[in-house]
Amino acid sequence: MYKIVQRLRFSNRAPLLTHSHFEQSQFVSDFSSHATFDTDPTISSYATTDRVRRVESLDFREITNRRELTNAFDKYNINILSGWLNWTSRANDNHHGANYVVNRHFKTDRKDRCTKEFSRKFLENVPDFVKIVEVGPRDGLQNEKVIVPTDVKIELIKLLVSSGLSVVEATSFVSPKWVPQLADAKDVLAAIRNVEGASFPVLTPNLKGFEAAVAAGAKEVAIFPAASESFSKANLNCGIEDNLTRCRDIASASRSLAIPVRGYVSCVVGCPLEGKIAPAKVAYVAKSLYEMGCSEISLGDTIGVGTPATVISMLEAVLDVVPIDKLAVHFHDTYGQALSNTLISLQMGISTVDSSVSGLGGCPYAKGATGNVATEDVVYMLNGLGVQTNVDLGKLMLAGDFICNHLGRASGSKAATALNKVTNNASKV
Ligand SMILES: CC(C)(COP(=O)([O-])OP(=O)([O-])OC[C@H]1O[C@@H](n2cnc3c(N)ncnc32)[C@H](O)[C@@H]1OP(=O)([O-])[O-])[C@@H](O)C(=O)NCCC(=O)NCCSC(=O)C[C@@](C)(O)CC(=O)[O-]
Repeated sequence: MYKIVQRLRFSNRAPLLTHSHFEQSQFVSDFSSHATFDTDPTISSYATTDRVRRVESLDFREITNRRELTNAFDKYNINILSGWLNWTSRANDNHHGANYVVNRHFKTDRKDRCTKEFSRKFLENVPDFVKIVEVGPRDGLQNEKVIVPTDVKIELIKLLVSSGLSVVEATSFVSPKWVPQLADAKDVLAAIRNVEGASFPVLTPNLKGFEAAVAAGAKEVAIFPAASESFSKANLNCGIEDNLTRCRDIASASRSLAIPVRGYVSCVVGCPLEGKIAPAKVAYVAKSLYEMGCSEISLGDTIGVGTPATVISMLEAVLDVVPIDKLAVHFHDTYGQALSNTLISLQMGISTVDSSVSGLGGCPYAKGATGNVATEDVVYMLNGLGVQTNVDLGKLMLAGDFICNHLGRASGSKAATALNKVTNNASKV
C-alpha cells in the first residue's frame, strides 16, 4: 500500500510519497531542511520546527492501487519522480505471471556532506561496489529432495543473469550418489554455454569432477575444503589434508588450462559435528587455498551459527594470511544472523558476498542448516547503504518468484516478501 501526502498549497507540484528519502524530490526541499522523517516507509514524522505548521496543513491519504497511484502522478512524469525517490518502476513482460514490480531503494549517500561522525565511523570501510556471487542454482538447489527439472534450473540461471548478477554458480560436478539433485550438471552447463554477461563457476570435488566440468564447457571451477576434520569426512569422504591434496591437483590442472579456481572454506565458525571451530584452523585452510593460487576464497558459515563477534575473530585470523581483496563471505541464515554477519564483513572491507536467491539452500551433509542469506535481502541492504551492485532488485525478484513458484514455497527473502506485498496491493484494481 502506498501512502501519499497530497500537497494542497502547491497543487501544481507532485504529490509527496511518505518515504524516508523523499527529501530528494525537488518540492520537498522547500521545507525538508527543517524536517526529519521516520525510516518506516509508511509513516512520516516531522521534527518540531517552525515549519511544522506547513507540514501539518498537508492532507494525508492512502493510495491502495496502481491506477490511483498513476492518477495521482498524472501531471508529473513518474520516471522523474521515481528517479528522485531512487525507485525504478517498470511493467514486466508478464512472462512469469507477476504484474508489476516496484523496485524501491532507500538510499543513503555516504559521501553526503551532512554525514555525521557515526556514519563515517561505521560505514567508512564499506566498499563502494560489492560483487555478489549468486549460489542459488547450486547451493540453493543441492539440498532439494525433489529433483528440479533441468529446464527449470536453466531458466532460473537465465533470469538471475538478466537481473545483472555477474557470477552465478551453476551446478556441481560431484558424485550423483552423494548429491542426486545435481546429476544433470553436464546438461545445465551445456545449455548456458552461450549465455552472456556472467561467469558460471561449478563445484569440483576431485579431478574426475574437474575433467567432467571442463569437458562440459566450464570456464571457472570451485574447490571446497572444510576447516573441520569431521565435516570434511562427512561431506567429501576424506579428511582435511587429503582433501587439500585433491584441491592442489585441481588447482594445478586448472592453471595449465588458465581456468580460475575459487576456493571455499566450510565451517568457518562452527561445525555440525565438532561445534566451535578455531579461527586458526580456518586461517590455515584459507592460506593453503591462497598458496594454491585460488583467485578468490569464500569463507562459509555452513550452518549459520556465526554472529558478528565470532565472524570478526575469524576474519581477523584469515586477514593475517590472505589479502582482503581475495576474500568473500558466504553466510547461511539458520539463526537469522546472515545479514548482520554480511554487514560486519563489509565494514571490515570485504567486497564479495555470496548469497542465494530467495534464501534457498543448505548443505545435505550439514543437517538442520538452512539456506544462504537471500540475495534480495543483500541487494536491498546494499542499495540502502548506497553501495553499487549492478543488480536490478525487481528483476531479481522475478527470478525468486519463478523458483519459489516451482518449489511451491514462500520466499525466504524478507525484502522480496515485503516488496511483493506492496506490489500486489498496488495492482489490485
Ligand atoms: C568427493 C566424493 C565424490 C567422494 O566420494 P567417494 O564415494 O569417496 O568417491 P569414490 O572415488 O569412492 O567414487 C564413488 C563413486 O562416485 C563416482 N565419482 C567420484 N567422483 C565423482 C565426480 N566428481 N563426479 C561424478 N561421479 C564421481 C565414482 O566414479 C564412483 O562411482 P561408481 O564406480 O560407484 O559408479 C563425494 O564425497 C562427493 O561427491 N561429495 C560432494 C558432496 C557435496 O557436494 N556437498 C555439498 C557441497 S559443499 C557445500 O555445500 C558447502 C559450501 C561449498 O557451500 C560452503 C559452505 O556453505 O560452507
